[in-house]
Amino acid sequence: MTAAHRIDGRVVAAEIDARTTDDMARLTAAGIVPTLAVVVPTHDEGTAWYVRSIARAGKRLGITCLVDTLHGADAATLAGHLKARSADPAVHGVICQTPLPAGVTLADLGTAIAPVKDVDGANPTSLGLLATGSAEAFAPATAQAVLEILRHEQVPLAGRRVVVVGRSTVVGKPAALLLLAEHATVTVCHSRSTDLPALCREADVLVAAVGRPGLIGVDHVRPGAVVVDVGTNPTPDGGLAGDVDPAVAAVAGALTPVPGGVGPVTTALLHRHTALAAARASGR
Ligand SMILES: Nc1nc(=O)c2c([nH]1)NC[C@@H]1CN(c3ccc(C(=O)N[C@@H](CCC(=O)O)C(=O)O)cc3)C=[N+]21
Repeated sequence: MTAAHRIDGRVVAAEIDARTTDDMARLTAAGIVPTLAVVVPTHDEGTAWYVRSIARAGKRLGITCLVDTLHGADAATLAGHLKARSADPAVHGVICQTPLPAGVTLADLGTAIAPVKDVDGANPTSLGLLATGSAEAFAPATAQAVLEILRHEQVPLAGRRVVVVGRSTVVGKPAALLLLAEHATVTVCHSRSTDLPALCREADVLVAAVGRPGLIGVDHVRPGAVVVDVGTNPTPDGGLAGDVDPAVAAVAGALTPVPGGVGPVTTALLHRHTALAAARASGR
């Protein structure tokens, strides 16, 4: 059995960054400094990894990142803070990191982010616009990263079977909507799905977005399938593990690694969205 093609997310991210850099030249010439507010409401290792890469990439691209740490704040405090950042004309993008504190739901907070600054698609209005196929809304960066990777790898989607494992509002649901817009036949599975391995084996393209290390094993993958691993699960030794068992590389046709797959593309898209939001706000 030949090993799966290893899809390099860093290459995809570099291409997205190149487009952002082009936009940045235009914006900085006009005196605009694209600015992203990152609200961090809990202490979580996966989030900490992400916030570090956001800050690092922002520095490289010239996008200002304001990191607001509000660990354990209640829903009213968080909503008030997101509203204040949304109302600030110097801020072009606002993201609230998940997981949220116990008892706080995305429904409590999403509407606090102005849709034009909703660069990670958290406002229900953004998800609704996505469902109607509007180009106005920003999709959650992680969900869009799945699509950008498949586009970069020239994986055909029209008419093909795509199985998304995971139904979260930040990844599974929006990824399914984006894949439907590409004319894929989309099945969304989750923890209550009966015979998950059999459902997954129907996939030409398998998207794993559950948050459980190694959940997707060799018995879930049809030989030759393209597997996109969205999982970023912290490991005890300080590393990251995907939702896909690395042994799947022996069966899949192509596979995104963790780290170095979806993660860097997510970061690149968040900044791309921020630059686009800044451009739209200034009419440039
Ligand atoms: N509202 C919200 N949206 C998110 O998209 C979101 C979130 N909350 N909460 C936390 C998780 C986690 N997450 C990661 C994204 C990229 C990397 C990433 O870039 N990882 C690199 C390694 C990072 C490094 O080298 O420091 C990699 O996979 O290669 C990791 C984790 C997004 N999340």
